[in-house]
Amino acid sequence: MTATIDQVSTKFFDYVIVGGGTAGLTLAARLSEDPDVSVLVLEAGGANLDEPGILRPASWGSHFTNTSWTWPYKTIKQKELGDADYFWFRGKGLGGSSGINFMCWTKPPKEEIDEFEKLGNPGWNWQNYERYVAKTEGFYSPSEEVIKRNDNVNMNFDTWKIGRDGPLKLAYPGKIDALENKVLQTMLNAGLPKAPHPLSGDPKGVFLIPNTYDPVKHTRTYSATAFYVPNKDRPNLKVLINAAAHRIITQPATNGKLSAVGVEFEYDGKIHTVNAQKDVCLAAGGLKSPQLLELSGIGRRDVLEKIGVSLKAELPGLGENVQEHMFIGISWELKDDVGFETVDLLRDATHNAKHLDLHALGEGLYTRGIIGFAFNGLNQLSSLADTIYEKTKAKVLANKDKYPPGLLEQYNIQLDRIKRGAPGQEIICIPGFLSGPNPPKEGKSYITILAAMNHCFSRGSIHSTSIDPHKEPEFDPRYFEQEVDLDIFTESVKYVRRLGEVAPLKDITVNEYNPGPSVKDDAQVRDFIKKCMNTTWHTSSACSMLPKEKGGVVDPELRVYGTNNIRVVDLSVVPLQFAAHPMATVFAIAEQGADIIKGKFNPLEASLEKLKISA
Ligand SMILES: Cc1cc2nc3c(=O)[nH]c(=O)nc-3n(C[C@H](O)[C@H](O)[C@H](O)COP(=O)(O)OP(=O)(O)OC[C@H]3O[C@@H](n4cnc5c(N)ncnc54)[C@H](O)[C@@H]3O)c2cc1C
Repeated sequence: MTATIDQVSTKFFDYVIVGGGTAGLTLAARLSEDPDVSVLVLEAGGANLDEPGILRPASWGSHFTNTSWTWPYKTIKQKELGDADYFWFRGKGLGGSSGINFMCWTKPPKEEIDEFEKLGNPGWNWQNYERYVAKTEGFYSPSEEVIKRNDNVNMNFDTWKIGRDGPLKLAYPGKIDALENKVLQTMLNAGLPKAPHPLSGDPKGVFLIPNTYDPVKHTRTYSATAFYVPNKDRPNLKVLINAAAHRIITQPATNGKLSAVGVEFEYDGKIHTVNAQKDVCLAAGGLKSPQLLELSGIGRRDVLEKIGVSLKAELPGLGENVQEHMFIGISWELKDDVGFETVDLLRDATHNAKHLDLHALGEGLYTRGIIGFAFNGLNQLSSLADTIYEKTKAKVLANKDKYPPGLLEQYNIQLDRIKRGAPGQEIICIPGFLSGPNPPKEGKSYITILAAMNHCFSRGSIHSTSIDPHKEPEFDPRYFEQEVDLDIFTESVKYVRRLGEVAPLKDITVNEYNPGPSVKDDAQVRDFIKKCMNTTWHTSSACSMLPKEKGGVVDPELRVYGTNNIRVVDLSVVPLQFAAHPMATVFAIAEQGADIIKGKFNPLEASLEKLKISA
């Protein structure tokens, strides 16, 4: 099924894709649609196909302890967080992070994708995004009964503009209990609006999202089921698993740029090479693509000098501008007679065994999903929105000459997002326990509401610390380096806690369990956040698509500056984080990237400016 080393080592392919994850397999499938083009994917992990633990929904976080499915990357100690460090788990093996993620399908607000274009990337706008993400989407409407039971939010799918013919099955999970709707109704009763167009450009407000979920088999869908399995027998597509790329092999070209001619990789303890006749495309994810470039001699002079790699193309922005999403859970203990179940039951071995059996029948708690959401402007959650805006604006102005190139422009956009009430603050309903500092009590059930931060001002970095490819780079998000992130997070947490006093949530809960009544004033909330917040595993932007002079690493054709044929096609190219979970956007980037590489999409021709002129 997958390739053998003899089919790959020293052989020639048109395209060599590094990383068989979310973007990598999508790109490989699209490029190999042309039978005259040969495509190789090198994936460091295994195939992991047909693994019940991967395919079973509602297994959130259970993958983290399995190092065949998960890379246990870790950040360096975080100064603002009492020197705590954080696991940045990522998916390993075919499907990458889409194989271990929490399966939530969300898309950014229209304006935030158009901001990619405003930052200097012609063709990367909402109009094209919507077209490309729809190529991936294979949405199934839920039953009339589900629609009726949840008609307090927008379930009129005719208005959703979501693709139905793509290979990635999207659906509402099999089991939707009354809990989600009670949380949605609580948010509506608290005054949040219904989201008008949840997955078509205007997600501000309350809605139910679909998951990457097969509604017939009740299993996870991901890039491996959508893009690898249906195409695995194409003669022009080879996928080599357990093959970790070490570096791109380059040669200086006559135009003064670098040309990639192949990739050096490790397989079964030995070093091999493979030749690329057209492009080398990095799709190793937001955390590893920057390291591969550095080990290939591309990046910051100071970083490369320190690790002893000779500089071939200087890119001061590589590994910089790193952006994160964060979340924290507020949990309430549920009354014993609420009449619905939560995944807390699965902590009990007997119940867990019963629900594993039920899953085989397409029933039970393992067919549950994370689906209740609200995306909100700061001004909807806090009376301090204007104060925070003014304080941040003054700080940005005062420091404007100290920022690295391009950052001021991003901050101005972020300030405008606060002012216009862009939905950077997210509320997520979890049907069970997911919070700290207190562990769950035996035999009790909980509802957790997450407060999540999507528009953080802090910027981190990812850099290699060794020429040895086995040594992980230094991951430094610099959490809360910009105080505004903590200010906004605090207001979000306070808002979510207040939801506990609103019906129907207040009618079904015993008490707020985490952080609990001992956390009263703002200082204590800030302390709670610093102790209990977590990454949302969405780290982006280490290879930002921006003009080079503004810290850019790739151009609008996803080509690394200073090279003729090295591209990056994964989450690391996002120039500015947005209000959504990133998986849908990664698929959209891969779809658009594939058409750019095939020569079917010209960013300049498809820019909004151009579209406006021809309209
Ligand atoms: C725990 C978790 C939960 C998440 N939940 C959600 C969610 O519910 N909704 C959502 O929208 N997003 C979610 N995300 C984020 C989303 O899944 C990712 O942003 C997206 O899948 C990233 O895609 P990618 O192609 O950039 O990288 P990946 O999918 O991570 O692919 C990178 C691939 O490259 C391989 N690789 C790495 N180094 C090498 C090398 N040297 N040689 C060869 N191969 C290599 C890796 O093994 C991996 O297969 C979650 C992420 C995680 C980790």
